[in-house]
Amino acid sequence: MDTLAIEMRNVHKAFGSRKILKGMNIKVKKGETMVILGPSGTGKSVSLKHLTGLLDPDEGECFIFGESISHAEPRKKESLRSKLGVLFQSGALINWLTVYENVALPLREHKIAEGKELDDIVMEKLRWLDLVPAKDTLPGDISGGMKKRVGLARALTSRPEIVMYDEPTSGLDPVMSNVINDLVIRMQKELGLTSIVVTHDMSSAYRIADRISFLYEGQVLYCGTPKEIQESPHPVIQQFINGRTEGPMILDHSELKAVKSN
Ligand SMILES: Nc1ncnc2c1ncn2[C@@H]1O[C@H](COP(=O)(O)OP(=O)(O)OP(=O)(O)O)[C@@H](O)[C@H]1O
Repeated sequence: MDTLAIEMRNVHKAFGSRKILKGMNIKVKKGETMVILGPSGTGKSVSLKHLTGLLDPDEGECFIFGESISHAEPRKKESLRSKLGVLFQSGALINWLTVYENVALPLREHKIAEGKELDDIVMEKLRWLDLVPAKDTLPGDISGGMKKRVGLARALTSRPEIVMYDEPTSGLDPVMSNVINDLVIRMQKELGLTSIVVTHDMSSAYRIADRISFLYEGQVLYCGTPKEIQESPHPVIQQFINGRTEGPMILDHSELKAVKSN
């Protein structure tokens, strides 16, 4: 049987009276790239926060390599988180630190390495992501694509077994998006990493995913290979992947408000 790297089992979550996750089930095999796709406000980022233990479910559980991170005590959460690298949408870089220092930050913060060992790890990641020439630059002086690569270098410093990406190609042009997509593929092939990627970007999803979980209204509506998703006759999936404005899909209220106020 395949080893499961990540599992969300019947996860429910409400904020006040608003139910966001309504029985989320996802299984990601070790070494697999799973893309979570779905309309705005459907709970994709909230799902990632459950998987990193930042949020605990009202019901159900999330597992990292078979161990529950939900409601775990802080030390247990910390130890499970050490298996995870997270790439936030913004890159979450610190503006007054150089690229080198941003990448070194987790190693310094968690006292994982110092001196030459720290330098070796940071330089290895910078080389891997083609960032050596930018190592002394501040984040404000580099492009969006480079910022994402710095975020990725930083996520890799702790040698995670799983990498979670929140919208890794948002705000990038198609060429830069493919640089990031190809890095995700390279990390899977060369480092054997398991990836979970939240995205709206259909071409990215098709390029990198082994399987796609289509999230809708707090549940996985369909899970399958890119080809299976494209061939799914489900009207909501067809509307989404073809970007049609007309159809059965319920839009996020905040999107509706934005349309009405325009
Ligand atoms: N801490 C919170 N408190 C209250 N509501 C929240 C909280 N976090 C998320 N939500 C709400 O949960 C819903 C789902 O949010 P989430 O960020 O997961 O959506 P998403 O699917 O990632 O959307 P998008 O694609 O637009 O990023 C949203 O309506 C959001 O406002």
